[in-house]
Amino acid sequence: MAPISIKSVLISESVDPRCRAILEENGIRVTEKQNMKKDELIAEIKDYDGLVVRSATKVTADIINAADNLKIIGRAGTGVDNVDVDAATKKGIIVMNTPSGNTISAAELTCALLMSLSRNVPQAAMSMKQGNWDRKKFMGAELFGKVLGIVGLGRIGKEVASRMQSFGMRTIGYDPITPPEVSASWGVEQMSLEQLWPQCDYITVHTPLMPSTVGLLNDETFAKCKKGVKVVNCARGGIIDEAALVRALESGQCGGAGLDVFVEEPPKERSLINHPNVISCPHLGASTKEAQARCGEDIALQIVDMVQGKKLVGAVNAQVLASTFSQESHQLIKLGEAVGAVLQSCTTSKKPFSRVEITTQGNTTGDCMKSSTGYMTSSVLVGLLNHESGFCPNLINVLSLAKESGIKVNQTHCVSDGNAGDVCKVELTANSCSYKASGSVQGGVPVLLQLGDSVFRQPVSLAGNLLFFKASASPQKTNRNPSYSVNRPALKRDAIYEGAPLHSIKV
Ligand SMILES: NC(=O)C1=CN([C@@H]2O[C@H](COP(=O)(O)OP(=O)(O)OC[C@H]3O[C@@H](n4cnc5c(N)ncnc54)[C@H](O)[C@@H]3O)[C@@H](O)[C@H]2O)C=CC1
Ligand SMILES: O=C(O)C(=O)COP(=O)(O)O
Repeated sequence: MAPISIKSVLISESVDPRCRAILEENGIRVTEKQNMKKDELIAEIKDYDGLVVRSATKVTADIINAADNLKIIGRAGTGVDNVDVDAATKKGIIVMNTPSGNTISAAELTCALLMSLSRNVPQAAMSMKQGNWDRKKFMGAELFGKVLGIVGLGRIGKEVASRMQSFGMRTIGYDPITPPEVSASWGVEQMSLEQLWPQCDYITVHTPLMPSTVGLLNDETFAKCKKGVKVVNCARGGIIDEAALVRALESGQCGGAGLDVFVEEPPKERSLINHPNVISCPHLGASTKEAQARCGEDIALQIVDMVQGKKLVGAVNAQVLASTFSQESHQLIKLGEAVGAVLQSCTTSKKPFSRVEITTQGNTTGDCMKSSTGYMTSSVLVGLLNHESGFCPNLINVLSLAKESGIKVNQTHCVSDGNAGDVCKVELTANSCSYKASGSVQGGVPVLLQLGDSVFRQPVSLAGNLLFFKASASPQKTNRNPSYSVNRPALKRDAIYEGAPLHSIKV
């Protein structure tokens, strides 16, 4: 992949100063503007190649669509639910986070809330400030021997488990991805949610916010829990349904809640926060010097590494780019785009093609072509869709653009026979006609090996201006289908072909 050029970055929230310093040391102009209203951000964002946020900036589709130059949205933290990742992907913008920078801090706050819930520390502290000395009211219960249910056994869930085990808690959990034997190795027995709810004295949630996790704890699931269960949400507002939580607190089904996050932040609706059995924080999970230093530094270094073409870390919507940082991959991407452009120029139909098959072929000794199949597919599509009006395809958005246009994409890899070497073959269907081409990289240069039925004796270098001829074979070559000839406008065209130039392209 050609390095992505980022010359200017807007930081729209309070991010550790190391972030700015690192970006500036690497020649990136940085502007910091906090508390911008949506309209201000829409007006401002046009001028920047990059945007760095935490959780308060809602990077909605309107903002993304107004961001004509934006190439990256960097999240100095974990959750990207404040970014419309689909809209960013469609626009070809990378979304990147720093997934482990604040893990320990979020886990520690979760533990602090669990401990506070068991011993009423915040309520007792408040009572002391009011001049009271109430030892009876704040009778607590030990954590030792109690059951903690952890829903979401990723980075934070794991850290919470090990810390609470040291208090003598039994840790059980559920996660659809983390294998039970993995969580068992750090002391968490996995089970279904149906089995988990009735066993827990405490439940803590550590999942991302997504449709499948909205309202994980709701009226129905609270009813399945032990009476008086205490719950903690240090992940995202809405994973525990707020209205259901108020009802469970009122009925005593829930004995207390520790909340760091809310559906609306700051919350206008205060009934939950004001409930005597609720302790809450204003989204402080990542608010430690250490976590902020890590996240600020990580996001800046990740952006710089990407700009310098070294590596791509933390991208949540552009996995295809991760393996495009070698010289070899740059050439293969150029090849894919060029083969796509050549084929696109051969289709006469105004309507985009309906189906494309990309086959990478490599010899058995190296699996370079095999690992390139993903980005080769995307780069061929970029070449094919580049000239379609309304499309600005790149490796990030091209698969979703193709899908939206109803183009069926098939990618396969096969082992080449004999000395065929590394080849990329493309076949597309447009208006029921089939068009095919194949190419490879020879001596560092992308070349065309075949176009239609014409196999070139001399591979055609895919660089600069190419002139295409579609012509009947010369009289000496009998009964051949019309085939293609390619030549450079500056050169005398291939003598074996007759006919007017079909078109020219620049690759
Ligand atoms: N309060 C705060 O300031 C902070 C909050 N967070 C939030 O904490 C959450 C977790 O962060 P990490 O542990 O770093 O993420 P992670 O990606 O390491 O772990 C999330 C886990 O949730 C699991 N999961 C997904 N759907 C699930 C479902 N339906 N039921 C059970 N598990 C499910 C995933 O398989 C994954 O293992 C995120 O929402 C993040 O935004 C993170 C940092 C600070
Ligand atoms: O990283 C996360 O997911 C968090 O929730 C932390 O948010 P913040 O960076 O403190 O606004």
